[in-house]
Amino acid sequence: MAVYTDVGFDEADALVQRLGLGALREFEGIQGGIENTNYFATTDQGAYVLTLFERLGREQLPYYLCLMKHLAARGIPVPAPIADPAVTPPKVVGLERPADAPCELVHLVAGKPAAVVQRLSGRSELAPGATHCAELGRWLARMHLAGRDFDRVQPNLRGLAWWNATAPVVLPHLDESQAALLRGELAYQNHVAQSSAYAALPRGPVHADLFRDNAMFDTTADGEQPRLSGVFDFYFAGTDTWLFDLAVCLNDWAVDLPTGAHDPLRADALLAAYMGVRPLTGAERALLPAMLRAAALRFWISRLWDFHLPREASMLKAHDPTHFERVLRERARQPLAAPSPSATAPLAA
Ligand SMILES: Nc1ncnc2c1ncn2[C@@H]1O[C@H](COP(=O)(O)OP(=O)(O)O)[C@@H](O)[C@H]1O
Ligand SMILES: N[C@@H](CCOP(=O)(O)O)C(=O)O
Repeated sequence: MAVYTDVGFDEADALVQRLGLGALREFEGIQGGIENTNYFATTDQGAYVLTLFERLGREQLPYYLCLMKHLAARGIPVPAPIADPAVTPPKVVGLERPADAPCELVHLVAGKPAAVVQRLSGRSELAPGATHCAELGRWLARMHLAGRDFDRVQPNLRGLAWWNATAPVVLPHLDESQAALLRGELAYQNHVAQSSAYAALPRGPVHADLFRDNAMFDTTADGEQPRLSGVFDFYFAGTDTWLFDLAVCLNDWAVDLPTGAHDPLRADALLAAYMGVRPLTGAERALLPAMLRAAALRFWISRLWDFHLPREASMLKAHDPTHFERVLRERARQPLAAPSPSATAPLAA
C-alpha cells in the first residue's frame, strides 16, 4: 500500500499544468513502495511520477531532488525532477543556504511536500542475473563519480548515529541471541568508524537504498543483454562512503535469498563492473567485509523498527527483518573479498 494521501484528478491536473507538462490524461495511485505516496501521472507531453513525502521534512528534500537533477544533467539515468517555473531559488553565497529557502523542485500537494519526476521506462528485475548485476555495478560507479562536484552535503540520515539511536528502541523486541548480535555488531561498527582506514574511504553523495526494486530495466528481445533504464527513489540518499553504497547493492543484488549467503557469480559480476569504472582503493578493499556487515545491520535495524513500531499498521506491509539478521550472520561468518585490481581494467567514466 503506498497511497497514504489521496490526491484528486483536478488538483493533480492543476499541478502538472503549472509545471508546464500539459494536460493530465491519466492519474493512478501506485501500490508498490512503503515510504511515500506515489502516483503515475500521464499528460499529453509525457509520463511522470508524483510523490508526496509522508515522513521526510520539506527542508531535507532539496538535497535529494537537486542530486537527481545534478546526476540527470551529467547523463546518469535517473528521473529528472520537474521545476516550478514560478519559483526562483535564492542565489547562494559560499556554502550558506537557508534551510527554509524556496526550492523550485519541491511543490505542495494536499498539504504535503511533493515532487514530480520523469517516469522511467521498463520494470524492476526482481530475480537479477550476473548481467543485471554488471549493469548495476557500472551505473553505481558512474553515479559516484558524477556526484563528486555536487555542491550540497547532507548526512546519511540512516547512518551510524541513527543505528545507535534506534537500537535501544528495538532491543526490547528481540530474543537473547538477536540482542547479543545487535549489541555486538553495533559495538564493532562504532569501532570501525573510529579507524584510520575508515577515515580514508572516499565519500560523496550515495543512493544508500539501491535494492533491486529501485532500478528499472528495459525489456529486451530474447538473447539481448538487459539494459538498465535508470535508478529511482533517492529519498534515503546522503553523503556517505562509496563503499557503504556498494555494500548495500551487493547485499541485495547478489544474495541467495533463502540463506542470506553471497551468490559468487552475481557478486563478482557486480564488483568487477564497478571496479572496471572505478577501482577500489586499498582502504576500500580492506573494509569491504566490514561495510557489508554495516549495510546488513542498517537494514536489519530499519526493518525491525518498521516491524515493531509501525506508523500505521493497517496500511504498511513491513519487510521481513529476519532476512537481514540472516544476511548479517552470514557476512560475519563468511567475509567476501574484492577481486584483485588486475582482474579489472578501468573504463572511461
Ligand atoms: N521515476 C519512476 N519511474 C517509474 N516508476 C517509478 C518511479 N518512481 C517510483 N516508481 C514506481 O513506484 C513504486 C514505488 O516507488 P518507491 O520510490 O519505491 O516508493 P517508496 O519510496 O514509497 O517506497 C516503484 O516500485 C515503481 O514501480
Ligand atoms: N529497501 C528497504 C526499504 C525501503 O523501501 P523503499 O520501497 O523506499 O525502497 C528494505 O528493503 O528494507
